[in-house]
Amino acid sequence: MSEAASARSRLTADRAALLNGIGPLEPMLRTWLPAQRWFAGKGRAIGTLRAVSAAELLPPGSVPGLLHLLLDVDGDCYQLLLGIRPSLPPALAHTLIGQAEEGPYAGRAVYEGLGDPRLAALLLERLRSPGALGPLRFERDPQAPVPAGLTPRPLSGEQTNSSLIYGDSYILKVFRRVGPGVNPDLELPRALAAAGCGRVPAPVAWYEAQLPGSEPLTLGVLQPYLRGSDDGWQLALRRLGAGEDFTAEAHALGRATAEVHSALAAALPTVALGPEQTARLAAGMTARLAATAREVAALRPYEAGLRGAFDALAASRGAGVPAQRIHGDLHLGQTLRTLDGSWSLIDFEGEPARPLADRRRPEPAVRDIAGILRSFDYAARSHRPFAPAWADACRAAFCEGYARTTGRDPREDLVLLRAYETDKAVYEARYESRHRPDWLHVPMAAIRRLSEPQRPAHRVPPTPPAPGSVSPRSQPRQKPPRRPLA
Ligand SMILES: Nc1ncnc2c1ncn2[C@@H]1O[C@H](COP(=O)(O)OP(=O)(O)O)[C@@H](O)[C@H]1O
Ligand SMILES: O=P(O)(O)O[C@H]1O[C@H](CO)[C@@H](O[C@H]2O[C@H](CO)[C@@H](O)[C@H](O)[C@H]2O)[C@H](O)[C@H]1O
Repeated sequence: MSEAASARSRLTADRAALLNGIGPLEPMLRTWLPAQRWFAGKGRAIGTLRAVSAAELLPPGSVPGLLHLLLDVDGDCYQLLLGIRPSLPPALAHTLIGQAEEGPYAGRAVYEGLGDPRLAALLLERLRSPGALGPLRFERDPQAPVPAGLTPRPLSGEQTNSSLIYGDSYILKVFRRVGPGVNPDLELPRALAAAGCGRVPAPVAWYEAQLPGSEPLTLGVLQPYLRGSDDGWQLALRRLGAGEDFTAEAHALGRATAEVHSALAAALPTVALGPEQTARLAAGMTARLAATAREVAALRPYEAGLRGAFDALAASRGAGVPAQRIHGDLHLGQTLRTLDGSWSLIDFEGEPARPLADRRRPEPAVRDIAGILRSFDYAARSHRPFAPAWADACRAAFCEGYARTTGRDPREDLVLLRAYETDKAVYEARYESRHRPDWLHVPMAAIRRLSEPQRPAHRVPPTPPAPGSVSPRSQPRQKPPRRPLA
């Protein structure tokens, strides 16, 4: 046997031993997982749980140890980074998952490794020196070297994934629910950076798992941390609270969003959706509405009215609706206003619950626009008293900003916009009923409004593009708007 072949078979044997060895950790993981914000299978007992990949990131016996796991939990694959120590210092007590009683880690404390600064620092070191480690591959942009020794801290707050900030200079997002294929949160920012679009922090390093017979799974992305930036959602709420206008920011955000869309359309494949595809899009929205109405009782009285928006889309027979790669889950919380006052967009993962293949499919850019317009409504409804005029002004300013860059006001694509706003409100009703029932009234208010028969509209004045603006590729004009923006 050649040296390489014997090293390979040793590695396979080690991996098999590791996979068997994690069996004794199963009971503690079954208890710990459902309590995590990022765990999608909340509310039901875990059935199958098995490790599909295990790798020790430090030599066996190191203190602390770091065990990288990919777990299949009822068909979903999760990434875990487990710290292993003989005992936990008080500062790490809150990270404890359990005490192993048997197997290779018997007698040791097993804990959330990302909460341990020593292990978080080690992860950065791995990203700084690219290469393979068992099933894991670490890569980086050679043009953007990352300095050594940056102090890590976990990002506080409940997120879909887990993020670490290093020296206030970089942020590492560790994806929790992972799947085969490149994650759009790596793919799109890299494509935008290569296209010279500065509206998105460019990935400087990333890591993935290469499992037998599968496309690589993106596991984590390191990108510059925009220190001192304001999250668009918090900023909007502060302005509202102080009774201040937000239209200048909304306008600038419209321009930034349009720039990102134009760059994505130029860098990645685009398609024109014909009547059949548009009807399929509408059918998907109708199906999502039906499924949500089964789950969320409050939605049921409005189901028939809401369906009108999707029927109108199916009937619009748009001759080639442009579709392209988009953000996919755009809302104010995914925007950052940096210290110099400009807007950046983050978190291109798309709606986390959707299958990866769906999230990577081109869609009309209006979907993102509808997401932001819904967000202005959310902000206005979080304020007491409800501030509808504030939301209307922001929505109009955002669309005007968008049109200044692309030459086309999204409100002209009324049927499409209404369908996407309705779809988003339906998505939000399900999201809120599952995660934040106290917020359900916010999408429900929109649902009531969107389910009403539409009133006659006034026309949106055409917006001249700003000098030097980016023309949208292949944007066929739809029929002139006849109805109001919902
Ligand atoms: N490049 C960045 N610079 C500054 N803050 C960031 C950056 N990326 C993310 N954040 C902060 O981290 C939070 C979570 O990031 P996000 O990508 O939305 O993660 P998740 O997928 O877990 O929701 C954001 O709301 C933002 O406050
Ligand atoms: O940021 P995530 O990818 O985790 O997005 C999910 O959670 C969001 C809430 O944190 C949710 O957004 C909804 O609430 C926001 C206010 O908290 C509001 O600005 C958004 O418009 C509204 O959709 C998002 O839908 C969900 O996918």
